[in-house]
Amino acid sequence: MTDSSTPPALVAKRADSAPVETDEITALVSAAGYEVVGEVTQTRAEDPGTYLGAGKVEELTDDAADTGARLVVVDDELTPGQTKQLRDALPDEPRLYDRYRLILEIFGEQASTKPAQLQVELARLKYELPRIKAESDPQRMNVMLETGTRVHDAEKRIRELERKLDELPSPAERFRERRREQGFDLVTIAGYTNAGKSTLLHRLADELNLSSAEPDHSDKNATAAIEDRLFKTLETTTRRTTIDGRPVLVTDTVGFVQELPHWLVKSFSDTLSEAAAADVVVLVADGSDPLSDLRSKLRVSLDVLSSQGVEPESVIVALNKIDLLDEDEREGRLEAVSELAPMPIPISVTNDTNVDQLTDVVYERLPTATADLTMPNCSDAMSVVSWLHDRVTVERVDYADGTVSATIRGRPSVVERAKAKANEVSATDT
Ligand SMILES: Nc1nc2c(ncn2[C@@H]2O[C@H](COP(=O)(O)OP(=O)(O)OP(=O)(O)O)[C@@H](O)[C@H]2O)c(=O)[nH]1
Ligand SMILES: [Mg+2]
Repeated sequence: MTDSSTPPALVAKRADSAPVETDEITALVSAAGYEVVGEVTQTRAEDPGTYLGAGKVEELTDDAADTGARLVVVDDELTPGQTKQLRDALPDEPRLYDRYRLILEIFGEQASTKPAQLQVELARLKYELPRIKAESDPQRMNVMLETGTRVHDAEKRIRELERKLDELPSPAERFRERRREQGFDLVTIAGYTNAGKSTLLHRLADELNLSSAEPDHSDKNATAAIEDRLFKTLETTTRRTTIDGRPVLVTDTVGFVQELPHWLVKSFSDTLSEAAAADVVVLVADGSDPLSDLRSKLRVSLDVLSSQGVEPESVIVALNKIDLLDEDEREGRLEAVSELAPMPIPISVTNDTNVDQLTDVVYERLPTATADLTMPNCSDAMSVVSWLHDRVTVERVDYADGTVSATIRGRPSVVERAKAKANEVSATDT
């Protein structure tokens, strides 16, 4: 993914014990558009001043000079005080980000709708405010004044953004509104970033049955884009699909990330509230993750969903990418996942393994009513029958003795409307 025009970056990470794992932070840095050209790791206690301590700061300074790094990323949350001290200790040239500033950068680059842009700006200002305050230096009056103005401006903009966001209708509301109007079933796809959520949405969406399954490169901002990079999807995308004749709206959501701090999750909770509005949530897990990651990610995902008011019964766990596992690994992972969520479904979206089984299970969990309808056989009855085919599962239609009879299964509100339509035909045909 990197080429010569990609700006170089350094990562710094400390851990309590070896090994110091830098794969995830490296993936995040490249998602932000940089190439990691060096790393500094340590396994000693956190330095209360510069977080890394003088020796490592010197190492970073040398590496930055050698590589021309434009960014230094510390894989942890730096306090406002640590940010200032480390900033002062490092040369001016590379910018300094901690883990969360980096995530905000990625979010900012990907946000393409107005609400997402406002949310990212707000999250960034809230992150920066205590750090701007920490920069104030009581010995230098002019800096104080300058800082005072920046604090004031940031606080003013925060209030402005909060007001603007309040005035926007929430996506969950729009979602429910659509459901009410059209009698759609609603399914939300949730899970960690890179689990394969957008890939699954593409596989399920009706439109793709008509055109080729090749990803569309013509529209750079196309949502639900699939790419092997983190946070590809930042806004929810909804597509229509049909399961056994029932029209279903499927929504793809922002991926979770490990150790996402609470305030950051909150700023994107709108996307999660779509999960709460859904009839079924398909929680996609990356089966190719190491077992311990798989467990911890699943645990966090289930917690986040439940904190959004999603009932455990409406969550279906899909263990994706099983094409990358051998028989034993597959069994082991299924067993581990079963301890956290009942009956996970092993799938491979790219190999089209068990995706139909997954949709069957989704169908079983949708709110369902059944009815037997009888109408006189006339042209109005025919249009009711075609209306039924667009909205419910039609289990049987019989034409006999001048009547049309049908057995249907579908969303309770839609089944009610169907009954009313059939009654209308019977009443007007005398
Ligand atoms: N081997 C394998 N790879 C898969 C499968 N499903 C998806 N992928 C790949 O996993 C990567 C991430 O897929 P996405 O669908 O973009 O993941 P996502 O969950 O939408 O990610 P975010 O939008 O970042 O939250 C892509 O490279 C996909 O091609 C699968 O069944 N098997
Ligand atoms: Mg996606």
